[in-house]
Amino acid sequence: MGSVAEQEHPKKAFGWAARDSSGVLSPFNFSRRATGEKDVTFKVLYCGICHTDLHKIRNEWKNSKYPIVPGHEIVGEVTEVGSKVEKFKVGDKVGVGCMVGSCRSCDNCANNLENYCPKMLLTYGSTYLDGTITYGGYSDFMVADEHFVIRIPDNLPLDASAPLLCAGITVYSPLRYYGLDKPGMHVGVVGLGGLGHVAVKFAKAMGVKVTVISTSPNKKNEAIERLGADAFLVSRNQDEMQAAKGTMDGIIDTVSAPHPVLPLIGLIKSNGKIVLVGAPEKPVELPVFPLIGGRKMVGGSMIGGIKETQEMIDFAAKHKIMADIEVIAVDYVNTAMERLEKADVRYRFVIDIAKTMKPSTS
Ligand SMILES: NC(=O)c1ccc[n+]([C@@H]2O[C@H](COP(=O)([O-])OP(=O)(O)OC[C@H]3O[C@@H](n4cnc5c(N)ncnc54)[C@H](O)[C@@H]3O)[C@@H](O)[C@H]2O)c1
Ligand SMILES: [Zn+2]
Ligand SMILES: [Zn+2]
Repeated sequence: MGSVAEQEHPKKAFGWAARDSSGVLSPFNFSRRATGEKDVTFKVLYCGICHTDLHKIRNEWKNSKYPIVPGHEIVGEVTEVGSKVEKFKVGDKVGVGCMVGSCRSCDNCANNLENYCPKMLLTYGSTYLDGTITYGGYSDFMVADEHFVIRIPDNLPLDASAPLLCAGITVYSPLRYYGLDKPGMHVGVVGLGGLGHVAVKFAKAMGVKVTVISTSPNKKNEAIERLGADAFLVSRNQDEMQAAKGTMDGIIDTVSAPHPVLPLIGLIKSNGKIVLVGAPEKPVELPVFPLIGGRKMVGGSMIGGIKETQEMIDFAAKHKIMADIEVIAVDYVNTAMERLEKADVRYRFVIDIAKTMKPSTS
């Protein structure tokens, strides 16, 4: 007898799952639904590894339900479409990011902000409309409602564009929404990881001056020469931080672990904005006086709606923005997670699913 996960749907699927908060991933047999009338089924070719996957498999946010098949930076090729699918056909290059469902009728959904729908369904670890648990892209194929499927433009390489589906939209959306996208503005990017390095590229493409703020002085040359940042601040260097005081219109903070926000407040001008997108497990300490003196704002942002995600990827195609990646085989994934924890990746791991994920015969 197979498990419930293997038997609840008609199509046999295979992936890698974490079974408990050790976060160790191992082969996992499960099943996926047949292609519904509005569904797109696609063979997964590549899947990025987001730091959220690491938070989730280790239950750092205390809300994980196991088994977890992570992965929400998924690209592949369409193999089947439902009878009422309008946007896609077999052979199309597509992607799925962090969401596979929402209510489609609330104010947020009506305003193309499915990401803020109270009934938003995550690509993995959510209870789908049919009552089964969603499984992510560390797996051989995906089935998703076409509304949540993104078209990948022809001129973007599939492996290096996969991370745009989460990392890309997570930084693109706040740059736009908070008005930090105007040519000539000065924006700081804190944390030069998966999100941070694409934030530099998007902001530069918008015509913004970008300063990277990092704890690692050894990333300076790469940030400037390879990623195109204009300046680099070592956050522990008081002289550098002092010299940059009050110079930035906004800051995108992508840091994944608890860290002080106070020094960042000093870097922004009056009316400046700090946008938190990194999601440490502990609350941040927010001193009030530095904020009120200068009418400064601290906000948040979570991925982006589907319309904006398509807009982001089309913008990326136009400006040739993609992630800097290290492509790995799926059986390297546990080592990759250990390296990601130590920020030892330039700048995103992407799993070559199609070439390296072999279904288990057991
Ligand atoms: N808001 C959203 O919608 C959204 C979407 C995706 C990811 N995230 C979150 O964003 C965070 C970053 O994700 P990522 O995939 O870019 O991770 P990453 O590991 O690739 O990058 C994180 C960066 O933070 C730096 N960092 C870690 N601890 C630090 C500390 N104490 N002080 C300063 N810098 C530190 C690391 O050196 C690294 O450069 C994660 O918490 C992730 O869950 C949020
Ligand atoms: Zn993510
Ligand atoms: Zn809704």
